[in-house]
Amino acid sequence: MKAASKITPSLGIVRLPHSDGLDLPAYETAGAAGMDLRAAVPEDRPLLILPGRRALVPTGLIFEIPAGFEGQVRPRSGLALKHGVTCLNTPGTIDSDYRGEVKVLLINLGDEDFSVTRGMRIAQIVFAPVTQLPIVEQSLAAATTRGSGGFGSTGSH
Ligand SMILES: O=c1ccn([C@H]2C[C@H](O)[C@@H](COP(=O)(O)OP(=O)(O)OP(=O)(O)O)O2)c(=O)[nH]1
Ligand SMILES: [Mg+2]
Repeated sequence: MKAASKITPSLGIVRLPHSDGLDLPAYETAGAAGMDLRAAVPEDRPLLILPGRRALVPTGLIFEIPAGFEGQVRPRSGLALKHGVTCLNTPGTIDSDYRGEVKVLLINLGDEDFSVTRGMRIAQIVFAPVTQLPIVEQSLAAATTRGSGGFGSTGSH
C-alpha cells in the first residue's frame, strides 16, 4: 500500500514596492522559532518614536499563511533590553486570510527617542497552528475542582 503523502505547508510572501531591496524574512539559525521582520520605511525618512509614543511600522510584505496557521508578531528582546522598544499588541495576530500588508505596532517605553530606519529588524514573526472550535451554547458548565477560583486562588485554604 502506498504511504499517505504529507505535504509541508509553506508560507507565501508578496513584496510591495516599498520593500524592494530589503531582505525577505528568513530563519537565521536551524532552530529559530521566528523570522525577523524589517521596517520598510523610506531610506531618507526614518520613523522617529518619541518616549511613550507608538507607531505602526510597515514591513512592505503580504503573507499568505496556510489555512490552519496564524502568524504571531512578537518583540525582539534586544530592542526591548537596549531601547525599551517593544510591540504594544504582543503577540500581534496575523490571520491566515489577511491579505493586507503586515505592520508592526511598536511602542517606545524607553526614555530616549527611537529612530526606526529602513531595513531595521523591528520584530519577529512566529507561525503556529490554530484550532477553530465549534461553539455550543449551554445553560451550565461542567463542575470542576477549581470551580470559579482564579487569580492566585490556588495554595490558599
Ligand atoms: O500586529 C499586527 C496585528 C494585526 N495585523 C493585521 C493582520 C490581522 O489579520 C489583522 C487584524 O488583526 P486583529 O484581529 O488583531 O485586529 P482587530 O482590531 O480585531 O481588527 P479586525 O476587525 O480587522 O480583525 O490586522 C498586523 O498587520 N499586525
Ligand atoms: Mg480581529
